Amino acid sequence: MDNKLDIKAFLDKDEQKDLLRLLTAGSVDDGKSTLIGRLLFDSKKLYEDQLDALERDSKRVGNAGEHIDYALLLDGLKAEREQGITIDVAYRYFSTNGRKFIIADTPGHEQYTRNMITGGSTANLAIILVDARTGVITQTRRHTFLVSLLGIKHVVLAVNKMDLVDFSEERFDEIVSEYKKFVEPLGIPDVNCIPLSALDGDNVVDKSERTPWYKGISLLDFLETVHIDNDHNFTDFRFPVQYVLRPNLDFRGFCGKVASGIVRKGDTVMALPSGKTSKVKSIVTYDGELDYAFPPQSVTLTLEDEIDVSRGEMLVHPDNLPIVDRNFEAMMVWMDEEPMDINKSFFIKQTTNLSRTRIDAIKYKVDVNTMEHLSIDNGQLTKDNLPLQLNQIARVVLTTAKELFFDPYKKNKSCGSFILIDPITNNTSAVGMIIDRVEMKDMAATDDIPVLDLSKLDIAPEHHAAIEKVVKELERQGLSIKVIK
Ligand SMILES: Nc1nc2c(ncn2[C@@H]2O[C@H](COP(=O)(O)OP(=O)(O)OP(=O)(O)O)[C@@H](O)[C@H]2O)c(=O)[nH]1
Repeated sequence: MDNKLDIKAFLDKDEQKDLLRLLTAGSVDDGKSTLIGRLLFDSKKLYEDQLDALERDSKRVGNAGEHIDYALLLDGLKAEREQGITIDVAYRYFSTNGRKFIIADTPGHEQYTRNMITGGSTANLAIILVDARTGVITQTRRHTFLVSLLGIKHVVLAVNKMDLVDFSEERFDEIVSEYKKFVEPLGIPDVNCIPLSALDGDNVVDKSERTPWYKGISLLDFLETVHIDNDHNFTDFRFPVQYVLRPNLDFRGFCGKVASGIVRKGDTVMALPSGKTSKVKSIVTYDGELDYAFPPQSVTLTLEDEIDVSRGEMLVHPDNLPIVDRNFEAMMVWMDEEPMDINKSFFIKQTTNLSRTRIDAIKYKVDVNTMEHLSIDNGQLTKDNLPLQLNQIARVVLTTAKELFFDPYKKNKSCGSFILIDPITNNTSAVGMIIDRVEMKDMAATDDIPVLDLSKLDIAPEHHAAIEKVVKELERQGLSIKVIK
C-alpha cells in the first residue's frame, strides 16, 4: 500500500516547507469530514494501520455505501461533539511535496461561532463547503461573513457532491453567481469556486474528467500554489516588547516577536509611549545575530542608547507610527457563557500590552445570519437591548485606562486585535478587531469608507498627485479614504 507515511523522509524534508493555515467551514453533512479525509488520504499522509482500520470501519459503519467513508478518519472529533464534551477546534496536519498545511476544522452551527473565530484567527485561507443540491444557504453566508471579519484574504467555495447533480455546469454557475453577489460587498480579495465530489475525489487532488467545462485547477493544486506571502504586513514596523532581558549591567535586550514590518540593524527606532529614539545595535536570536528581522520572528533587539522600554511598550520606526489612543471602535465577538455586563471593567490584552477597559457603548449588533445591523438606542443599552450574549457580534466603543498602540485590524492583524479578559473568572470574554480610533469613527469601517471623487472637484489633474500624497499620509495615520480619479 503506497499511502504509508515515510516518517524519516517526511521529517527531513518537512521543516523547510512553507506553511498554509486553513479553516474549513460548512453545515452539517456538506461533506467536510469526507473532504478533509480525502485530502489526507490522497496526499498519502496516513499510516498503514489507519488505512486498514478505515477500510474495516467503512464496511462496518460507514455512511458512504460501497465507498471508503473518509469521514470516519475524523470520527473522534464527531463523537466529542455529539456528546458535547468539547467544542474545541480540531487541528489537523498534513503536507505535500510543496507545502505544509494545518487545517482548523470548526463545527458549523451558529452556537460554535466562537470556535470558528478561534480557529480562523490565524488562517490564511478558508474553505467554505456547500452541497451542490442545496447551494448557498444561511450558514454559507454566516461563515463567509465571519471569514471577512477575521480578514482572511483567500476563500475557496467548495461546491461539493457534484456527483449528485450530474456534474452540471449550469448548477455550478448558478451557485457561483449567487455566492459572488453576496460575497463582493464583503471585500474579500481572493474568492475561488471549485466543483468537487469529495466522496469520489473529483477535483480534490486531480482534475476530474467529469467536469470538462471547469477550467480552474484542483483544490489541492490551489492550496499548494496560492500566494500568501503578500498577506503579511511588511510595511509598518511594530515590535511589542515582551520582556526586557538584563542578565548583567552590560547587556539590555528587548525581547519580542516582530508583529509587522521589517527592522534592520542600524535603523532608528522610537519607543512608545516615551517617544525616545535610538538606533538598533544588534538583532539577536538563539541561532546568532541577524541583519534584519520580519514577522513572525522572535528576536531580541539591543539599542545603542540606554532608553527605558518596558513590557507592553512598543518599538516602531519614527516616521511610521501606530495610533496611540485610549478610545477606539471595534467589532467584537462575545466568547463567554456569561453575557456581557456593561458596568463591569475588563482587562484588555492587545499585543503584549495589558490594561483595564470599559465598554462605553454598543453601536449596533450584527445578525450573523442576515448581516443586518440591529441598532441600539443612541449607542446605549436599554432594558430592551439585552447585552451581548455568547457568539454575538457587535460594533463597540471602548475606553482603556492606559494608552494602547494600535493599527486598524484591516491594515495590521496583530496590532489591530485584542481580547477582553474577565478580571474575576479569568475567562476570555471577547475577541475584537479594531476599526479605528473614535475621532475617526465611521471612517474605516468596511461598509462606510468615505469616497473622494476627484473628477467632481474643480482641480487641475496636475494637482491630483499632491492630493493623493495627502490621502496616503492620512492612510498612514489610519484614516481610509477611497480616491476616485
Ligand atoms: N454523493 C456524495 N456524498 C458525499 C460527498 N461528500 C460527502 N458525502 C456524504 O455525505 C454525508 C456527510 O458527509 P460528512 O463528511 O460526514 O459531512 P460533514 O459535513 O463532515 O458532516 P458533519 O461532520 O456532521 O458536520 C456522508 O454520508 C458522506 O459519505 C460527495 O461528494 N458526494
